[in-house]
Amino acid sequence: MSIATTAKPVIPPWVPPPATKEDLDWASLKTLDLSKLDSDDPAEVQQLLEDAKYAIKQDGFLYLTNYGIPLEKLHRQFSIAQYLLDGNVITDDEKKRLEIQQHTGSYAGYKPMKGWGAGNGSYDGIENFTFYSPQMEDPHKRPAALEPFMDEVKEFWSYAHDNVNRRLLKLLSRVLELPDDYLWDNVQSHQGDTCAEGYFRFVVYRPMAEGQEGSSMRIHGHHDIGTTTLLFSVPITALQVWNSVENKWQWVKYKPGALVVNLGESLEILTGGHFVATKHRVVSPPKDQQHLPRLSCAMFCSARGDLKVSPLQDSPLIKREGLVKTGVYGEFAKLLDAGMDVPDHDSWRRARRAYAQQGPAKQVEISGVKYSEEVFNNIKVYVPV
Ligand SMILES: O=C(O)CCC(=O)C(=O)O
Ligand SMILES: [Fe+2]
Repeated sequence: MSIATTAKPVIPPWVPPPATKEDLDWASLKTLDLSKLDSDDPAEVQQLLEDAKYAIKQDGFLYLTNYGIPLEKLHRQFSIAQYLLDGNVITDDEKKRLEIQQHTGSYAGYKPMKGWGAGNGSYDGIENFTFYSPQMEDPHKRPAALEPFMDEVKEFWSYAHDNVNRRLLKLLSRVLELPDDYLWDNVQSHQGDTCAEGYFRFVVYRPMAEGQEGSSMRIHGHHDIGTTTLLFSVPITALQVWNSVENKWQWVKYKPGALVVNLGESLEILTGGHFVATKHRVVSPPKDQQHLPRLSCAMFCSARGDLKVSPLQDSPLIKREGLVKTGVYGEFAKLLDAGMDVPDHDSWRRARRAYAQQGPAKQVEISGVKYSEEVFNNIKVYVPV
């Protein structure tokens, strides 16, 4: 019996563009070596835990290294992403048929380079393809050109979700003084293909038109909505993180092979404000990189959709130190304290996603800092602009 095989086309490797030479105001993010979680030396494990606590309390942003994916495998995903987005392989029919329908509260599918609405926004130079479970399960829901590479795509992102993210959640469970698999078992959505209720994305930010580069905003300041986001560090500098001590945006530096991790709103609310949802945004790169496309691969992990958006009751840390009623959790706490019902994660994130990135929101000034104010399900979300 012969077995049909699909020959893999040879595709160009991804060659990381040179890092910026500009001397920028860099964020000082902690680097956590995830392999130390399994160290035989208790002092090493303890230090990792202390570093994690510090990073989370600070701004909810950190670099993760030695998480178990070799650089060649990572660069191979960038090469597949580059083939998909720069290889002119998505047909016009697929671009139409697979276009994202953001109003449904999902980013699944193909996003053209204009707006996040149904293709009717203005040019933003951001093109992406986003995979949820249905895109992994059904070949008709993804561009045909990807078929020969789907074995690698699936292996890579399943590992990132079920292994890397699971170990990261183990570390975060320990910070909450809970059993190792607490967040994985009780919070993380992991029933379903690859990212379960979460998603991963191949994206390219193309240069803006001449005269528009400057500090132009590519993605407004925001929090991610889920549990953790794993961004693979990229050479084109454009990501900025909010420094809440000095009240300013700072650049995130390229660290080859590292994962840039940010914590989402779900974890902020579930931990009663102990973990902080990272405030971040994407702007145009510094001058020496403005002419280059920025390729990025990222995974957005989600909480279980049926879970109520309210604090976990079991954490000894939360019991001992109490709730921290600021930020997004503070807004939820007002509802909870008034005895009102709070949404489950699925309705919360659908409401959030349906309007995300639709343009500048209302602005308010609090203690000298300008924030955008957006309201979802009666809950106000503030992020510095
Ligand atoms: O491109 C990046 O570095 C971050 C993108 C981002 O924040 C997002 O898509 O939520
Ligand atoms: Fe984000």
